Formats: sequence, structure tokens, C-alpha cells
Amino acid sequence: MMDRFLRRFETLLDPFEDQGEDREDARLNRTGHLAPLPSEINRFIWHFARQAKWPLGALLITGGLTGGIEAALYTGVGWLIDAMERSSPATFLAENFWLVAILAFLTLIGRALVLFASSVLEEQVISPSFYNRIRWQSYRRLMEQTYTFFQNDFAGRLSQKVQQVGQATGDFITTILQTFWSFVTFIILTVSILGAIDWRMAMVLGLWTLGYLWIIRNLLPKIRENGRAAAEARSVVSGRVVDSFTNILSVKLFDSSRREDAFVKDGFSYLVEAVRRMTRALTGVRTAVAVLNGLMMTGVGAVAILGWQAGSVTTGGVAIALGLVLRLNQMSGWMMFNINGLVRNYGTIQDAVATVTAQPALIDRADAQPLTATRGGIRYENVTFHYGKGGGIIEDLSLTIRAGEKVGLVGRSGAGKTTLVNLLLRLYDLEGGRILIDGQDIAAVTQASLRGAVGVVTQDTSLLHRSIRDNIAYGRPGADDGDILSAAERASAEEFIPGLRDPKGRSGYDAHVGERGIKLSGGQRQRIAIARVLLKDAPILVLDEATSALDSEVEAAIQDNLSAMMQGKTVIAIAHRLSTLAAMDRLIVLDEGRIVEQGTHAALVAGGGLYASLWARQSGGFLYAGDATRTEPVPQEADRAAV
Ligand SMILES: Nc1ncnc2c1ncn2[C@@H]1O[C@H](COP(=O)(O)OP(=O)(O)OP(=O)(O)O)[C@@H](O)[C@H]1O
Repeated sequence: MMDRFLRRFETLLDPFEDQGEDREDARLNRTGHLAPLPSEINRFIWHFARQAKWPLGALLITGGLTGGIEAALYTGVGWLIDAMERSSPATFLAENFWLVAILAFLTLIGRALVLFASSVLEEQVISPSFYNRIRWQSYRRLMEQTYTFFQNDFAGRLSQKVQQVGQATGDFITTILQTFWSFVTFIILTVSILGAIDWRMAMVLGLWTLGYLWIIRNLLPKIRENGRAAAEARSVVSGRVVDSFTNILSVKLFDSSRREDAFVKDGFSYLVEAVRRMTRALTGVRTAVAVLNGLMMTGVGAVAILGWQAGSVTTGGVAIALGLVLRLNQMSGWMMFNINGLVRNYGTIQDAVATVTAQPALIDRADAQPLTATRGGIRYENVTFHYGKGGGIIEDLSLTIRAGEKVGLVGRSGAGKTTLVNLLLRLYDLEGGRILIDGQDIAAVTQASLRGAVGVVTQDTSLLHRSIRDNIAYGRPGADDGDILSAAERASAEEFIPGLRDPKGRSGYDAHVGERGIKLSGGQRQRIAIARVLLKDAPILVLDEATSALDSEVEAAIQDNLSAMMQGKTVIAIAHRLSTLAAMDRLIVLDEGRIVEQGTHAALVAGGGLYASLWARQSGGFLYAGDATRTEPVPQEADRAAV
């Protein structure tokens, strides 16, 4: 019953609403990018606060009422004492009926109602939905970041930022509206009530308030700065821990858990130092507040007793004054703790904002159109790209691949083959020149349509930790089971899928594959990746070492299907095992980012250039004969590794 009642409040805020989609600039931008989050911290906090105006406004009211009721109860106690002094036990109730009734109502019902309302607001309406809405919107902005952005950071650090920013922003806003505001209300009422009893008490409280503000102003910035450093240190630690866990195989193989300990410990030491600096400042703040409160209570107490002696303050007045200042003492210590939390949260938000509001470096142009790739002709025009390093990698490269042509990219390791296809997919923006697909500049079309037009199978396909079915359907969302099955069959994956079983007892197409597909063999992963791309059926195919993990038997088995898959498509294939490329229409030989040779396999072998030498070594024939690029013999194993 209570559950059902509370559940109603839980649906008032939708955690998955994203204002970025509703914003005018996002709507105008037909390409579907989300409006960025404000990068200035106060605007960032306001951006979220205004998404929950009503619940937060209500929290402000309950916060004020909480402070008001506290002050009223202490004042009521004083009035009761005065009333008792005036009346006899027999007439007390009759003479003070309304006072007793109002106090009883406040204690029994008013207080409980306000507490209930503020709990419902905080726990049901705001806490789960609002906090997670902040995380959700931040996560989605991060997902719009470029491939480079993720290559440059730790996954663990980023996920920690998403967690932290939701918690810190939510806590910051609710603490201000509830705790801080109820405290301020309490102080204002206390000053007014004590001022009405004796103006000197208000003076003491006024001085106390100034002292309190002075402490906040002088000591808290230190905590804030160190709070920010501590938040960053926490993210770094989690980045390092996740990095060690993710690469656990390397850690085991190199027996390096002790070395990893040192790497992680280094992060922890940084964290411990940041927390220590912060807690040192904290002890300073707590001591200062304790001294200040002692002065305030003694001051108000002295004024109250002197007033009572002089007859200007009643016994009840003394009780009110002492009660209120004792409560204020208690509240102010607790408030300092909260202000400290506020400041720390502010630091945490500041730290996370830099990450979650960073503008993606590679976004669709405002006038980007969807790519219409019907034929799949590709043209690299004077392409230059150095990963921003000022030189090397790809230099002024021009290449035309006719629609339907199948080319093989060949070259030594590091020659730039993968880079070239990544540029086609616009995972990076060019530093010079342009790339056209069917006559359209890929920089002027939407990224979604561009990537939709290219099917990619890579050397090391990492699968998502979901079912086999979901992993294959990743190629075409909404594909039905029949299509998924047929794609798996054509990729020769059908032979191992039925035998799969995961620790939770799911089997076959429902079996989950482990993080990054770790529970499958390399060849099995590659077959799932091929099935995925078969299902995608895009006009351009990129096969980057697509069959490198398959044994010759499986490779032969799916070769026909691969050939069928290539029918009518433009294909760029990369392989170190040159025999897999021999049947391509044309081979492009890259060296140090430039095209050094091109032609059919037969023509290149006959040409006796770089390709011929690579081929000669692989086919196990005469090792150095015809190697025009080498003057000195090189050991065979080293050579193999270099190819
Ligand atoms: N994200 C990156 N940032 C900076 N440099 C990079 C990055 N990725 C690759 N490189 C550099 O670009 C060069 C070309 O790499 P690329 O992966 O394109 O070579 P490749 O010919 O595909 O090699 P392989 O055959 O070994 O896969 C290499 O020198 C590499 O160090």
C-alpha cells in the first residue's frame, strides 16, 4: 500500500529525458547531435537544476519549514515555561489551551508531515531520477566523443567521471535547497526571536554570523581545491585499476602483478596525499567553529542571565535563548560538515565538467546531408594525415578505387594501411586533401550515413558482452532471427554457436560472450564479425586482416561466402598473408604512407619491386633474390615479423 503510494512519486521525473534533444539548436541541427552541456560550472549546475524546477522548488519550501518548525518548538518551550509560572496546575490547561494545542499539533503532525514531504521529495522524486538523469546526459555526451578521445583516456577514469558528476551535482543542489536553506531560515528566525527578547542577544548572534562567514570564506576554498584534486585522484586510481583488470592476461603472462601494484599504488598515494591535505584543512575549520560557538553560547547565556536578573527577560525567555543557541551550536557543526560536502562536491563537479562537457572534435557539419552511396566508388585526393604530429604517416596520397573494384592494400607493418581505411570511415579528420565516396566529400555527409555505407571486419574484433544474437544483429538493428541465422551460416559460425554455453546457463544464440568477446577464440570472434557485416550488407567492404585468425580449413570454407559477399561491392582488403589477396583486381603497395607500386599480383611479382620481395619471402622461395629494396641479407624470422 505504502509502496504503491510512493511509487507514484517515482515517475514524476524521467531519468532518461534529455533536454539536449529538445533544444532549438539541436533540432535545427538535423544531424542529430545533442546540444552540448554548459562548460561553465555554475551554468552546468543550473542547466540541471532547471530540469527539475518543481520538485526542487518544493524542496526549498520543506527546507524552510523544517528550520521554521525547529525554531517554533524551542520558542514554544519558553512560552510554556512562562505560562506555567503564571498559572496554577489546576488552571494551566484551561488558560493556555491554544498554546498547548498548537505545540502538540506541531510536534505530532506538523513536524512529521514536513519530514515526510521532504523525504518523499528527496528519496522518491529526486534522488534516483534526477541523479541518474545527470549521469545519463553526461554519458551520452561522452559517447559523442571521437575515437581519438577514447584512445587518449582510460575507460575506468571516464566511467568514474560519469558516476561522480551525477552524485556531486545532485548532492550539491539538494544540500543547498534543503539543509543549507533550513539552516539559514533557522538563523534568521533565531536572530529575530532573540532580538525581540533582548537586542544584545541579536548583536551576539550577528557577530557570530560574521565569524561563521569568515571561516567559510577563508578556510573552505582550501578544501574545495583539495576536494577537486581528490576527485581527480580517485578517477585516476579507478582508471589504473580498470586498466590492470582489463589487461589481466598480459599481467599474468608477464607475472607483473607486483609491478601493477606499484602503478596503482602510485595513484593511491596521490589520492591519499590529496585527501590528507583536505582533512588537515577540515580539522582547522572544525576547531574554529567550536571556538566560535563557545563564544556565542556564553555571550547569549550571559545576556540572558543578566536580563533575567534585571527583570527584562522572563524565565521562559532564558529557556528560549539557551535552547535556541544550543540547537544552533549543534546545527552549525553539522552545517559546517555539509558546507564542506558542498564545497567538495563543487570541486568534484568542476573536475568532471571539463571531461563531460568537452566539445567533440569531430562533428557533423550543420548542413551535413546523408551519404548516398549506391555504387561505392572511392577517391582519395591528395590526402595528408599525421595524427597531428606534424609529419609522417600519410603524405599527399591520391588513389581512385572504382565502384565494384576489389583492391588489396599491402605494405610493411606501420606503413599506414589501417590508417587509410580509418580515414575513409572518418574516425579522424584529414589534415590535407579530401576523400570522396560516389563523388561526395565524406567530411560533408553525416557520420552515421557514412559508417552505414561501409562494412568493416577487423583483425581484432572485440564483441560486446551481450548474446551472440545481439552481437550479430549489431550489423543491422531489428534483423529477424532468420536473417541472423543465415548470416551466421554463411560465416561458418553456425558450427560452433549451438555448442556455446555461458556461466548463467544461456546457450547457443543466447549465450553471452564475456567482456570484449573474451570467451570466444579469435577465429570464432572473427566469424561473428563476418556474420555481422554480411547482415549489414553495405556497398563498401573493408576487410582489415579479416581472416587472419581463421585456420586454413575454415578460411577455405567461408571463402566462397566471402567472395559472394564481395559481389557487386567495392572492397578494400588488408592482409599480411598475401596469398589471400592474390585474386584481387588490383594491389596497392604502401610504404611510409605513400603508394609505391600498384597492379595485379602477377604484374607486381613480375615487376620485381617491394611486393615481389614480400611475396618471395612468404612463398618460401628464394629469400633475397629479386629484393630490390634490400642490399643486405636480414635474418628470416626478423623479416617475417616485419611483414
Ligand atoms: N592513434 C594513433 N596515434 C598516433 N599514431 C598512430 C595511431 N595509430 C597508428 N599510429 C601510427 O601510424 C602509423 C601507421 O599505422 P597503421 O596502423 O596505419 O599501420 P598498418 O600499415 O596498418 O600496420 P599493421 O600492418 O601493423 O597493422 C604507425 O607508425 C603507427 O605508429
